[in-house]
Parts: sequence; structure tokens; C-alpha cells
Amino acid sequence: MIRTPSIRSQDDPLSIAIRPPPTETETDRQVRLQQEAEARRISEQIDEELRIEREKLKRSKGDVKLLLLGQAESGKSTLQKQFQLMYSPASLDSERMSWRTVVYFNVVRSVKKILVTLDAWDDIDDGSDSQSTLERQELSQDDAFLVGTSRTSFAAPWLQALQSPPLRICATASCPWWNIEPQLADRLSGGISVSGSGRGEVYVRSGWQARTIYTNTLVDLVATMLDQSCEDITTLWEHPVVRALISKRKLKLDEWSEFFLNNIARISARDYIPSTDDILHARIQTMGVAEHIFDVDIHGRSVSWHLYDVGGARGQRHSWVPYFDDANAIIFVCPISAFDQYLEEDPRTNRIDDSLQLFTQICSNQLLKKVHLVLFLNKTDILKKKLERGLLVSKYILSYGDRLNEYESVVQYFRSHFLQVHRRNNENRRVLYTHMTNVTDTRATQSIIGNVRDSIFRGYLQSAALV
Ligand SMILES: Nc1nc2c(ncn2[C@@H]2O[C@H](COP(=O)(O)OP(=O)(O)OP(=O)(O)O)[C@@H](O)[C@H]2O)c(=O)[nH]1
Ligand SMILES: [Mg+2]
Repeated sequence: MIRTPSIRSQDDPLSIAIRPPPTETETDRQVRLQQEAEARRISEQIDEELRIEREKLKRSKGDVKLLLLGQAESGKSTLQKQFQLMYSPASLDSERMSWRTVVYFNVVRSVKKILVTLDAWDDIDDGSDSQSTLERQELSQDDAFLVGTSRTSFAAPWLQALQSPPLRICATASCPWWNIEPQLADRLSGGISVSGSGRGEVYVRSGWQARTIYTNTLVDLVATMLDQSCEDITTLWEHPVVRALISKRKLKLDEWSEFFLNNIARISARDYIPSTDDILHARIQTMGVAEHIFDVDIHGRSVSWHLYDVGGARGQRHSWVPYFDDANAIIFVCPISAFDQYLEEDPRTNRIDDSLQLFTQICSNQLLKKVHLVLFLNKTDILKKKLERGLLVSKYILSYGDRLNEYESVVQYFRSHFLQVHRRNNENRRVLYTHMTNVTDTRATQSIIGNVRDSIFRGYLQSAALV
């Protein structure tokens, strides 16, 4: 019987090398042929996968890639939600219920912070003027029920005296108020904790919504607890002592606490469904990089936009770099209201300083030299409120000197610093588009997104024409 090598010709050196031995039996031959057929199948499968990958890459080369960069809490994820609301509202709707857990977490954490601060109040040297002494007496007589919890004791003697009558703000003995916060945090993060994240922040990876969309015993328990404690929380939130501590800056709540506590009656209703405004105010930290894809129609043409929402804390910034290579545009978000705040990760660094340093790194990065650059000076609403309350910029930013402590003047001052950083790192003469924003304001933000989309798209078409 003539045996032909099954793959290549007789003269091919490779064929000679892999030629079956002359002693090959019929059984051996069958096994060999089977193995060769299997090898061919795998090889063809790999070729097909490579072809699909190449196709995908070719197609995605025509997509717009937009990075949202900036420090933690600057408003990147909120801006991403505005894009989602504009270009994929159904997807925001489908994850609406998963935001309930985040809102509950934000509320529980805010109430706990108030209680802890009240507890420590006696230890705080607040100059104890006669008004605050009076307020303390008022609180101890009228609102004893509010401050009690199932915690074994309070450090402050004036609060220790208040542990009876029964403690209404704590829902049940089996699930005390104090333990709920870490449990909700665990549910949201899926048990992942990030070292050096300060204040026990909760980080979530992209896709976390799937884990929290369905209600469970814990979420039900919190809903019951809020339902039962709604009046107490309102009384606590509106109490003159709490107001006084806030205005004297002895009680520093998270920025979003006010929004949720002002809406506590609606949020504690048993049939609560988060509104779009609630979702925009809900706070949870991004871990790594989350990609969101939208089809954007522009001038009768549909283009896929890939939005990359990154974690802004210092420990997260290393994960940005792989996305620099083929980015078309960056929106850099700076919370311009943060002149009196310091980084969680490094309490010695002023947050405006950190933003400027970060912006310098972005402007000078060689991989990003040709990228379309947009700057959002964000949280202008919070800046206005701080200035109205009389907070002095020059107390925190010494170089501000004796300039007017007014909105326009402050904005222009910070803006000029960003423009200067950009000018110093602008060999390519690219334009920097700047917007003053409050990205929780849907109408204003969507109009800005429209402008940004047009300018990015113009640049994109120009570069596509050059390729
Ligand atoms: N009032 C007000 N709140 C804002 C504004 N922008 C963002 N926020 C709130 O600030 C908080 C933080 O915003 P995020 O969008 O989560 O911040 P981020 O930049 O994604 O933060 P990381 O994921 O940690 O990097 C949220 O509670 C937002 O609702 C704004 O312009 N005004
Ligand atoms: Mg985020």
C-alpha cells in the first residue's frame, strides 16, 4: 500500500521530518490521521478568531474613544450618567433599582456621621458659647429618643444620659443601625476592599449593578428601618444643634448628604424607586476603568462612542495609561468648589493643587499630545454656596491674596491657572475647550454635552481625513 504523507509533499523538508516511521501500523496510522485532523480544526478555529478580532479592530478604529479623567469625587461618573441619559436612557432605566442600595448606603452613612459627631461633641473644643450650652440643654430634654442606638455606650456624658426611653432611631435589636453601613458597603463592593482608600469608601467595578438589582433581606431591612425612622431622621436633620454644628463646620457631612436628607420622606417610603436626580446625586467610587458604549447620531451618521469612566483616587490612576494610546478626546473634570478640601489619600494635598498637578501630567503626556482636550470646571453650584456662606478662598489658597471673594473672580483665577498649565505644554497648538459646569443639572449639562460632541466630532473628522 502506498502511504502518502497527509499534509505536505514528499520533497518538503518539514514533511520528511514529520513523515511517519516505516514501521507504522494501521492502528497507529488511524490515530495519527485523527490527531492531524484535530490539529487542523484547532488551527482553522484560531485563524477564524484572529479574522474576527481583526475585523473588530478595523471597525473600532472608526469609533470615537473619549476618556473622562480627574481626581476622585470630581464628577466623572455623574457626567457619564448624563451621557447615558442622553444616548441610552433605557439602559439607565433598567439599572434604576440597583441605585436604591447606593442611595440607602448614602443615607445610612450620613445619619451615622451625625450621630457619631453628636456623640463626640463634648470632646470638641468649640468655644462653648452660651448659645451652644442652651442648645445642648434643649437637645437633652426634648430629643432623647433621637440619639440613642444599640451601641453599648456613648463617650459623651450628656449623651449617655439619653439612652432611655427606648431608642427609636435604631430599627431592631437584631440589626442595629451601626452595623448596617458596613453590610451595605459589602453588598455594593461584593466584598472587595481597597487599601488606602480613606474614610472606608466603597469602590465598585463596572457591572456592579447586576449584583444589586434585586432586593434582598438586607435591602428590605434597611427599607423598613428607614420607613420607621423617617420622622426621627427629619427631626435630627432639622435640629438646631445639628444646624449649628454644620454652620460652625464642626460637623462635615459628605456633599451629597444634604440632597438625600432633604428628601428623606420620599426616600424612606416603602415603595421607593430612585428618581433620575437621586441617581445623579448617588455617590459610589469607581474602581479601575469602566467602558460605556453609545451610538451617537451626528449629521445623519451613527458613530459608536466608547466612554471610559476611570477611578480618580491616586491608587487608581495607574489603570488609565493603557487607554491613552488610541484615545480621541479627554474631558478633564476639576471640582472647582474643592478649594477648602484635601485629598482623602493624602490629607496634606489641597484638592485644587492635586487637580492642577494631574492636569499638568495629562497636558504633557506624549501619548496624549494630539488628543482633543476639554476642561470641565465642575461643581460651580457648590462653589457659589460656599462663597455665599462666607468661606474665604485666600484662607486655603494663599496666592489668591486680596482678590474679591466672589464667584466670577474665583472662577477666573482658577481658570487662568489651568490655561497657564495648558499653554506651557502646548507645542502642538491645540485648543483647550473650557466649560463651567454643574453636572447634576441635567438641562445645562446636556446642552454642554451637545457642544462637546460637535467639537470632538469635528476634530475626529479632520484626523480621519488625514489618515
Ligand atoms: N452639587 C453637585 N454635586 C456634584 C457635581 N458633580 C458631581 N457631584 C456629586 O459628587 C459626588 C461624586 O461624583 P462622582 O461622579 O461619583 O465622582 P467621580 O469623579 O466619578 O469619583 P471617582 O469614581 O471616585 O473617581 C456624587 O455624589 C455626585 O452627585 C456638581 O456639579 N454639583
Ligand atoms: Mg466615578
